[in-house]
Amino acid sequence: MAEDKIKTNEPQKGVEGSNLQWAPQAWAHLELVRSKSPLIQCITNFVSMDFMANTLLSAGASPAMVHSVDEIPEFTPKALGVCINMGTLTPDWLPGMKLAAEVANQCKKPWVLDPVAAGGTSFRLKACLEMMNLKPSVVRGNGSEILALFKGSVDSNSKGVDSVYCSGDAVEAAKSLAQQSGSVVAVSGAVDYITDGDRVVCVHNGVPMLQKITASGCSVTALIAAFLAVDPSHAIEATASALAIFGVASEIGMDIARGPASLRTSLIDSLYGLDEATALGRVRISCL
Ligand SMILES: Nc1ncnc2c1ncn2[C@@H]1O[C@H](COP(=O)(O)OP(=O)(O)O)[C@@H](O)[C@H]1O
Ligand SMILES: Cc1ncsc1CCOP(=O)(O)O
Ligand SMILES: [Mg+2]
Repeated sequence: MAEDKIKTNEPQKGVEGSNLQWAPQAWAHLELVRSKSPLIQCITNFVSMDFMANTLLSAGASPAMVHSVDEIPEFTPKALGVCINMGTLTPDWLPGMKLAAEVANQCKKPWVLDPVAAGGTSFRLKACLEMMNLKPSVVRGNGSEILALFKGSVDSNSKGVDSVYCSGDAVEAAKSLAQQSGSVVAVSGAVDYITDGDRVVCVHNGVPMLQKITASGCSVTALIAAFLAVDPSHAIEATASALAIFGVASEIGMDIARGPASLRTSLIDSLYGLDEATALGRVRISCL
């Protein structure tokens, strides 16, 4: 059973030692998603809907884009995980986002927040901070987004959805944000950092060209929701596994890609076809 392979021991330090535990765990999480096919409710921006749904499907999960307040009380309890993304936020979407988070909390289902461009405008920052108050299981953002949530201020240098900081610049902010909020915080970038405010786990998979595919961050956040849905009591581990598996799929996809458009396609194919030996050989996770 894939559940048996999910370890809860404290990780060892260093990439090599940690991989002895983390790579099989990442594979086990993917196997669980494939076998359980969790229903993942996504409330997400218009840019990301297609790539996000296809990422979830290729991993074995079952995506549904449902954002109406008229449906959430009936639909959200059926989902095993919820992904809430602030990417093309307008005031009329916010009540549905809040309601879905509240229903997920009542049903003890994990939900994941993607605070797209949190520091871009005061409207967006306020909305993202209100969502943080509803206690997501995990918040995943790029360096700029995590720094904006931590500081609680708009960034005058903001480039909108793209980060102007490296993920490493936001590690201390991520730790403090995790301690303050009680959520696991993931900062993505060349290295992904995942923290509960105490432990920091680093994922070294991925390719730089992911930054040239819109909604790659949105899609990996939804993948985190799927991995969390099958292992809700190990948020750090499930988050690291999702980021690593997505990164591995991008690395394999990159071998045949001719640019961002074909990488998008080959990543989806690689995620769908990923096998155990390849996953075990490629996952690179360490601890700070
Ligand atoms: N320079 C890089 N090298 C490898 N992987 C990267 C790099 N930059 C981003 N990624 C990966 O791309 C995905 C999206 O991350 P990121 O670009 O930080 O998010 P966003 O699109 O929300 O800004 C993540 O899986 C991350 O690991
Ligand atoms: C371009 C854009 N504009 C609003 S949401 C969005 C997609 C952002 O996707 P990601 O954060 O994954 O790069
Ligand atoms: Mg993003």
